Amino acid sequence: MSLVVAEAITKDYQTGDIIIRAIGGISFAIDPASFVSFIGPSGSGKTTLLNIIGCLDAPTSGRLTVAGTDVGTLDRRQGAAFRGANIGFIFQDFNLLPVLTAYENIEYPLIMVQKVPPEERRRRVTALLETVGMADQAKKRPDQLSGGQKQRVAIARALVTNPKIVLADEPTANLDSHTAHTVIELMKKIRDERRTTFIFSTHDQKLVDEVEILFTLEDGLLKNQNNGEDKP
Ligand SMILES: Nc1ncnc2c1ncn2[C@@H]1O[C@H](COP(=O)(O)OP(=O)(O)OP(=O)(O)O)[C@@H](O)[C@H]1O
Repeated sequence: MSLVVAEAITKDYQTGDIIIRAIGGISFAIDPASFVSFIGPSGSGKTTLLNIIGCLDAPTSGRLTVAGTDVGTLDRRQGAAFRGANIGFIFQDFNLLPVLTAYENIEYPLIMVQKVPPEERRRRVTALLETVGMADQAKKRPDQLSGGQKQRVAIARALVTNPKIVLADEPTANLDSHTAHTVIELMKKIRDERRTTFIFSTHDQKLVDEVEILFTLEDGLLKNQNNGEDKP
């Protein structure tokens, strides 16, 4: 069964009297353990779509099913709970809390979102610090870490709630090419080990080269679909 199923999704933004159709009625499905990216020019709707898949925003029409739940039927509170249980987020500027250490940043969702008991928190955070190769940097704050190290912490934070899906908007945009490559390899390894689905939006050719499914957006419409077999 597909993990994400979008059926004829549209998204309109209204600014004053003007309505902008950001997503123009698109359908797609994403399977578990996929490594997928939406690409397309600036303004083509990538971020809008990621926000919809992440249940941060609702489509104007159409239906979105995530992990078997028709997310359009959830109210705000249910949507937040669903997000906390099923979806992790990675951002291009890392979005770590500056006053917390790497360890505390990773632990944060377990306290704020899932209310996990202390011993289980310690177990999960320690294991993830190992997974992302940051065990020896656990006590450092974000301003003491490099860009690649910050993104490793952000990846661990996205995974600590054991989400089925990790959404990442331009996760390699602020990384040099060697670091970007290492971070992409790390996410692939995690996908292989944990069967987490990674869904990206990117302009970065390095990431485009590594994903297995590409969805190309143009003016809010899906232009073509490429399952990787004839990817350039
Ligand atoms: N909150 C908003 N209010 C009004 N219009 C918006 C809003 N957010 C996005 N849009 C418009 O919707 C369209 C799609 O924007 P979106 O940010 O999804 O594109 P994108 O492909 O992610 O672009 P980029 O690559 O530049 O980040 C654009 O025309 C944009 O101006």
